[in-house]
Amino acid sequence: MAQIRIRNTNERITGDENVRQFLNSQEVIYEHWDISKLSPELQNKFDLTDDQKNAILNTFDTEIKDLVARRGYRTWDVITLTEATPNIEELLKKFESIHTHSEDEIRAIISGNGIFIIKGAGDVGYFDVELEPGDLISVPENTPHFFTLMENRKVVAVRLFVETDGWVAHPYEDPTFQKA
Ligand SMILES: CSCCC(=O)/C(O)=C/O
Ligand SMILES: [Fe+2]
Ligand code: NI
Repeated sequence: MAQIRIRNTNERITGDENVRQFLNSQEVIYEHWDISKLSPELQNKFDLTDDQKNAILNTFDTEIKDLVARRGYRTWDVITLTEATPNIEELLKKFESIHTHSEDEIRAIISGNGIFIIKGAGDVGYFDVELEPGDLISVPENTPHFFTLMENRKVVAVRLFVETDGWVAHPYEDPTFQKA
């Protein structure tokens, strides 16, 4: 279940309903996938072959197609980030820089954990969405955000894009951002 930390106040929001209410107020979708649908050998597995990544997408094909029908995504992938990922430092440098996407995107956590830091509306400021397996959020179009790993430094996520080129990011300079 996701948890929220509002950086300006250090307030934490927990509990599915409270988290959903807050995220929806920020136009961020918050849903759940049932990770137990995955065959046991694919759960908590981070060194995935292409076939295993396809098996994950096949397992959640109904959920993916439902999101496609609802929100028009046109392409999707599985990303795995661990210390063993080639170019992990380069990848993290990209993901940890504030950026926007010109479209709404989906991130569903399959294994491991990750934090999306999203710029909230009005005076909310940046808030952390700490995610665990089964948590799904959207990253609203043109919303400044970045991503970082948690202490376990590993995550597997399904990503859905409208952009047929997949992950296309636009750097966003934010002088108001305080690294905390
Ligand atoms: C765990 S998803 C990898 C990060 C990503 O796709 C993104 O857009 C971060 O902002
Ligand atoms: Fe992003
Ligand atoms: Ni774009």
